[in-house]
Amino acid sequence: AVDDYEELLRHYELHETIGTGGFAKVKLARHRLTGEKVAIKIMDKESLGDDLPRVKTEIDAMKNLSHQHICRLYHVIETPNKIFMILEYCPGGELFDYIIAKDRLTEDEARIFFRQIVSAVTYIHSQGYAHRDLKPENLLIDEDQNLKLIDFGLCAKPKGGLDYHLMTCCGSPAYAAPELIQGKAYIGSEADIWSMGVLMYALICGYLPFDDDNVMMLYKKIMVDPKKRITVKHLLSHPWLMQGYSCPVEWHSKYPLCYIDEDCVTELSVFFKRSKASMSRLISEWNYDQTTATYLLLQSKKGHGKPVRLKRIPDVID
Ligand SMILES: O=C(Nc1ccc2c(c1)CCNCC2)c1ccc(-c2cn[nH]c2)cc1OCc1ccccc1
Repeated sequence: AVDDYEELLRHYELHETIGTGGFAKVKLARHRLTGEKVAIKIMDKESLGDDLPRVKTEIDAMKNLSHQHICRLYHVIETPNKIFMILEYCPGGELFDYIIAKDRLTEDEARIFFRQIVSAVTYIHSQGYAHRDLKPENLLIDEDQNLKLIDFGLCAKPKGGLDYHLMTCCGSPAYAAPELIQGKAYIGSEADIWSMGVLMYALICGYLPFDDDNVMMLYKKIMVDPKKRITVKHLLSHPWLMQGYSCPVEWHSKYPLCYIDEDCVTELSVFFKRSKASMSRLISEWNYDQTTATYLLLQSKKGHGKPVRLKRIPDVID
C-alpha cells in the first residue's frame, strides 16, 4: 500500500530496481539530505513468511558491524507490510559475476581481494559472529573497487562466544566444511575458514574445487579430512598473502562505532539546530533512523573527499 512508502520517500528519491532476489527486491535510490546514492533492500513481510527471522538476524548483526569491507547498513524502516534496509551503494555488483566476466583473476588481483575478505571475516569473528555463508555471491564491489561482505541472514553469534559448537547445517554445499555437512557440531569460525579456502580457489581457478550436480557425490568429494586447518591468526600473515606487502592484513575497523566524526557532528548540529554534545549523544544511540543514515552518509562523503555538507533546499518542494 502506498502508505508503506510514505516515510521512505520522505528521505530517499527512489530509482530503478536493480535486482530481485529470493525474498527481496533491491532498488537504487538517492538520500535527499546528502545527495548520496544508496541501495534499498525491500522485503514484504507477508511473502517473507518463515524467512522473517532470517531478516531480523541480518539486521541485528549488521547494526553491530561497522567495517571498511562490510556493506554498511544505514537505516531500517519497518511499516505494517514492509521492511526497508537502506544499504551501502555497491555499483560493481557481485564478485561472482566479476570472476565469471574475467574467467579467473590474476594472482595479484586475487590477493588484493582475498586480503579484504580475510580482513572482513577476522573482524566479524572478533565481534563474536560467524558468517556461515561465505561465497562470491555474497561479496559486492563498491565504487572504489573494494569488496563489501553482505548477507548476514545465516550468521551466528553463539552466546558463549565463537568457540561454542554450532549445530545448524546451513550455507551453500560447495562452500561447506566437511564437519558441517557431516552434521557434526562445528565451530563457526572454522567453517568460515574452510569456505574462504573454497572462495580463494574459485578466485584463482575460476571454478569450484568440489563440484557435482549430485549433492551426495559433492559431499563425498568434500570429505577430505581437514587435517590441520589454518587459523585466522596465521592467515593474516600467510606468505602468499604477504607477497608484495610489508604488513599482515589490517583487519581492525576504520570506523569503530565508538568513534564519532567531529566534522559530521558539526554539520548535523547546525542543520538540526542541536548542540554538538546532544547531536553526538543522539548519533551514538545508533537507532538506524534518519539521524544514523545522515551521519553515516556524511562520513562517506568525507571519505570520498566530498564536502561534509547537507542540502539546505529540499529537492522536492512539498
Ligand atoms: O548497490 C548495490 N548494487 C548495485 C548497484 C548499482 C549497480 C549494480 C549493483 C550492478 C548492476 N548494474 C547497475 C549498477 C547493492 C548494495 C547492497 C546490496 C545488499 C546488501 N545486503 N544485501 C544486499 C545489494 C546490492 O545490489 C545487489 C545486486 C543487484 C544487481 C546486480 C548485482 C547485485
